[in-house]
Amino acid sequence: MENVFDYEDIQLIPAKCIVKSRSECDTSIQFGKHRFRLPVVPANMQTIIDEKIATFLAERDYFYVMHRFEPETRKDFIKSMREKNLIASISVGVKDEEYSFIEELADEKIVPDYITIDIAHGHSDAVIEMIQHIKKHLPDSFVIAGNVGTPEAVRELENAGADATKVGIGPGKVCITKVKTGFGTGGWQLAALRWCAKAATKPIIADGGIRTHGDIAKSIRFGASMVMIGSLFAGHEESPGTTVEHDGKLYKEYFGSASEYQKGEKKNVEGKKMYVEHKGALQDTLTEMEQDLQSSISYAGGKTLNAIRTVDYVVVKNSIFNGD
Ligand SMILES: NC(=O)C1=CN([C@@H]2O[C@H](COP(=O)(O)OP(=O)(O)OC[C@H]3O[C@@H](n4cnc5c(N)ncnc54)[C@H](OP(=O)(O)O)[C@@H]3O)[C@@H](O)[C@H]2O)C=CC1
Ligand SMILES: Nc1nc2c(ncn2[C@@H]2O[C@H](COP(=O)(O)O)[C@@H](O)[C@H]2O)c(=O)[nH]1
Repeated sequence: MENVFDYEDIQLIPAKCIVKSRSECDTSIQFGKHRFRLPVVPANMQTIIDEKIATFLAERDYFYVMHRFEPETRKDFIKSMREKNLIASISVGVKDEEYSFIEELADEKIVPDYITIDIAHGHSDAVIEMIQHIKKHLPDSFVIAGNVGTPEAVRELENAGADATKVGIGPGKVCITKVKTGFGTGGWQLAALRWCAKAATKPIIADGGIRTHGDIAKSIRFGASMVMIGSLFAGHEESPGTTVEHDGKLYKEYFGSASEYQKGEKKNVEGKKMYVEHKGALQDTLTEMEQDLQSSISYAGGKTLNAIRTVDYVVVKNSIFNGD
């Protein structure tokens, strides 16, 4: 594979500014049937999102994906979002009971707007069959399938009916897939994104490895429509998970969905737990992300996210050990 690089190896090159103020730059994105304020979605992990945060985000036109780790609550969750006239966006796995869950939703005419198939190794028959099952029973739901790390996987999931694919195997902050298995896109996630984007005919979500707001613009440049982020959203006042105090400082837990803390057992563990500094209010981070992205658009010489997609860039080999 030619030209392998990651976020910290790339600098985008500025183009002539066409706005008088960064506030003229529009960070919104059409994704499926809806338009969202930012091309950013908090990770569907139990220490990142819960029903309260999902409602907060949906009410303010941010995209969200609810996690799948309290499966019995999902039906009521969709109903309650519907009652509030908010988008319903859930996650599913691929085990047998998930097939009946999809059928139940269809029978009761409870139709989520977005369904994310959330599996570590998404290039599999299990995911292809689940895409086909959802499309058969809930054809109006927008299906996001993942996670994958190759163009071949993107093509196969798209051909199976996925409306978007999610790229990123192992670049996450609490991920240990790279060290436990030797596989993944950890350390070259941005190059993997570019590789996958060349094959994609539908939107791609870049998932994992985002360490700065500038990495969002870089993901857009290399083909992402949406960027999924865990660690930068961890540790807020609203974040689920316990808060601890250490040396007078407050921290919040952030653990992997394949960690023993999530699974409740040490079987096929590919995630770990860490503590992140308490960050304050979620809205402040979202606002800062929007302002930084407006600035990125202005450096790209445009007024919308599309301007970023065609900017020039340089590779400045500077890799730090991402993830793990
Ligand atoms: N983005 C990433 O890099 C990664 C993300 N995760 C996250 O961890 C959570 C748990 O993921 P996952 O274990 O897939 O979900 P599940 O525990 O729901 O398992 C999914 C199914 O796929 C089977 N399977 C076969 N091969 C694999 C494989 N290599 N990895 C995982 N499952 C496999 C599993 O069987 P069996 O368990 O018997 O093998 C199981 O039946 C998800 O939220 C996922 O997003 C986990 C690792 C990497
Ligand atoms: N290999 C693992 N990856 C995981 C696990 N739990 C979540 N994830 C992935 O990480 C991203 C978030 O990455 P970040 O760099 O923004 O923190 C998340 O969306 C998942 O794809 C895990 O246990 N193991």
